Amino acid sequence: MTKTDQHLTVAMPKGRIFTEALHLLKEAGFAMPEEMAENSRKLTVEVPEEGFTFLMVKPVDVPTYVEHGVADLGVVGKDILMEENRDVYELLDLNISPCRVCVAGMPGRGPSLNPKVATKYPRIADRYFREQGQQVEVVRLNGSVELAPLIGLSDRIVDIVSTGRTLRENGLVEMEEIAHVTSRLIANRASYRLKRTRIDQMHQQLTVAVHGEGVFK
Ligand SMILES: Nc1ncnc2c1ncn2[C@@H]1O[C@H](COP(=O)(O)OP(=O)(O)OP(=O)(O)O)[C@@H](O)[C@H]1O
Ligand SMILES: O=P(O)(O)OC[C@H]1O[C@H](OP(=O)(O)OP(=O)(O)O)[C@H](O)[C@@H]1O
Repeated sequence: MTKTDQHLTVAMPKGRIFTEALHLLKEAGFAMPEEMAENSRKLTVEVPEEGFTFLMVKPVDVPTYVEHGVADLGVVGKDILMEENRDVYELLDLNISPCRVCVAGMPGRGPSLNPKVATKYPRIADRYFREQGQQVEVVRLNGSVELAPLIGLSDRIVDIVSTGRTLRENGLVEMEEIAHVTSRLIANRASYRLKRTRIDQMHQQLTVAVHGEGVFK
């Protein structure tokens, strides 16, 4: 396939979703090139025979590329969609990289006078505690969030829990689940109108890969 008006640019998240997303694309019947590997340093990969360009980006930036239209499609965790609140279409739950956004803290510790919550997800945390009618100060961190309650930076955290190992190894417990998270296929709004046929076709192939052959029968 040459670069036509139905060529698709896809923002792929580097990091832990990447391998599962790549596997799913292969399952959906797309021939992915060797150079598209987790340890590659290449940031764009052309797959002309399939009519794709892939962009390798930070997971948190996927909705930005898609909203601005430099990518037609993207693969991203629901946690990031909830946090970033971008103007994009969410087309499909890919059912990969499952985890949950939770409130966690030290066991048996009561509420303090001015409770602080440390998180990589300040908007999710802010919204959640407002809905619960609780006033908290949100402290934004970029990683190692579980450290915060151990050293008195915060009372609680809002963070991703998957196996629970990070909480366990740091003596923390899960207190509330805010959201169940999986990765999603998202689309730019204009691309979805202009490249509808191609996007619908890809959507259908991925749906079969996610849910099995019988889905359209
Ligand atoms: N422990 C986990 N297990 C499963 N999925 C996870 C886990 N942590 C995060 N995720 C999912 O994978 C997505 C990408 O996480 P990843 O750690 O690869 O990127 P990141 O948080 O931007 O990390 P970094 O800043 O190290 O690049 C998250 O948005 C979430 O949907
Ligand atoms: O329940 P678990 O299986 O232990 O997974 C949860 C951990 O994984 C993520 O951290 P990540 O590895 O991305 O590190 P960072 O956020 O500290 O950079 C998340 O922020 C938790 O810390």
